[in-house]
Amino acid sequence: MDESGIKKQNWDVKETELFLEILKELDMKKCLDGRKVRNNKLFKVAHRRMTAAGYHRSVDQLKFRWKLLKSAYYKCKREPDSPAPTKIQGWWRYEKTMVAIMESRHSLVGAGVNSDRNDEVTEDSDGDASMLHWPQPCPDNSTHNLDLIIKMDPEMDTQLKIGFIGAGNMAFGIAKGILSGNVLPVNVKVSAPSSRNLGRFQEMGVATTHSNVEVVCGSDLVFVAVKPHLVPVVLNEISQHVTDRHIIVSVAAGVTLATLEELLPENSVAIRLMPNLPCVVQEGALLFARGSHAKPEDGALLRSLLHRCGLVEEGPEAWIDIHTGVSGSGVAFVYLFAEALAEGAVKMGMPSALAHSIAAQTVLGAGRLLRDSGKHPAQLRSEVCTPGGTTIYGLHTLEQGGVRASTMSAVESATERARELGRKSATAGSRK
Ligand SMILES: NC(=O)C1=CN([C@@H]2O[C@H](COP(=O)(O)OP(=O)(O)OC[C@H]3O[C@@H](n4cnc5c(N)ncnc54)[C@H](O)[C@@H]3O)[C@@H](O)[C@H]2O)C=CC1
Ligand SMILES: O=C(O)[C@@H]1CCC=N1
Repeated sequence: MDESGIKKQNWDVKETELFLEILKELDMKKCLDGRKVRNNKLFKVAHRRMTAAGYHRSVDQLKFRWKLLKSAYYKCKREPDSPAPTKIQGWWRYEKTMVAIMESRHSLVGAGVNSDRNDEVTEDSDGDASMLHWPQPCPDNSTHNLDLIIKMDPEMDTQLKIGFIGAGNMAFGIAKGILSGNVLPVNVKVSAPSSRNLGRFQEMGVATTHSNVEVVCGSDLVFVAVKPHLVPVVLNEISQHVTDRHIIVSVAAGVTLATLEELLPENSVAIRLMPNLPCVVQEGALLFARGSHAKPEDGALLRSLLHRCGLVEEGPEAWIDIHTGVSGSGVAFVYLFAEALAEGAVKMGMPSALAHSIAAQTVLGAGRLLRDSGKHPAQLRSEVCTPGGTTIYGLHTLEQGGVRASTMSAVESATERARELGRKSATAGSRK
């Protein structure tokens, strides 16, 4: 629809009242956060509810109507004694609901927040309905509300386009986790230079390409899932196509937010995520840190997207390398232990296949009980140990072998290595 079509609308009272009721119910004012994609989602929900009620307004028409209503609200607030705004006929009918919508947000972000006035449109404003912009950060509970809206309305999630640069094990793990949620394969695209790893993505219905730029141009959120030394190469390649629409999420071990931000255009939204391989079975442990231009809402969006991958936490960047040691790499330490358990059983005469399946189940069961009981591992360990029984004999042997010290050292070495990789990629990035 052209702009004049958006502006020249005749809304009747019932239609406007319904529109406002929908916005109120969606907590619209609290959820608008300046990111076009998210704002669009909310207006699309409103659009579909209006359509279901028999009112056929485009998303842009709804945005423009909202803009006029908002403008009228501000005018009334600024000049309470002046005649009602003429642009909205019968304004007095809507004023109460508008106040309820607008002021629910003020009570959350505190008094004195009036930068919304920047949004005010005058009657002869240019009517750019896509310029809705809320400079205040969204309070956390509003993002939960938005997540709820998205979850309750699966079609909404299909709006977010997700890209993967790199088609290896970690990209596959995250993609599998994401696709087990609301995200549809049609909204995901993966790139890698060779076709070697692309087949398993195609089997999930995900589009593949050899062009990283194509992934960036078609995505809102892009996972950079190449080996750490390739991150500078890839970011240099895609940088000129990264815009304020994008959220760039790097999973590369060691590569710091400072390096990512240096290689991306100014003000880019970057997030550093450390996942681990069990995302494939939705039992991952993921920790992320936001870059200096990533808002809490960007973190909430990522968290919501990844929630099917496993435990998702946010923390300071300094913890990401530690998480790499304890969990990204830690998974391999647990596999080593599982393998050794099985080999011990084989040594004692059990068939290998049975030994390995029992070892896997033992690790799984121990892990689930540890997580679900919330007990300290030492407590659970003591519950297994009968005085003078078998377990304490086995534990004594493990302690003699220094299992505890070497596991701690393994986490330390992996963490240090992540830090070293970070320094290397920073140097590589600054040479570009
Ligand atoms: N494997 C794991 O358990 C974990 C890996 N990570 C991180 O994930 C990243 C990827 O690791 P993996 O998936 O294990 O590696 P991988 O070797 O399995 O996959 C790397 C992928 O990158 C692709 N690639 C290479 N050059 C490229 C380019 N120029 N453009 C686009 N794609 C390119 C390869 O074709 C391959 O598909 C690494 O940075 C690693 O630190 C993080 C946590 C755990
Ligand atoms: O070994 C690595 O470097 C990657 C990061 C964490 C797990 N795998």
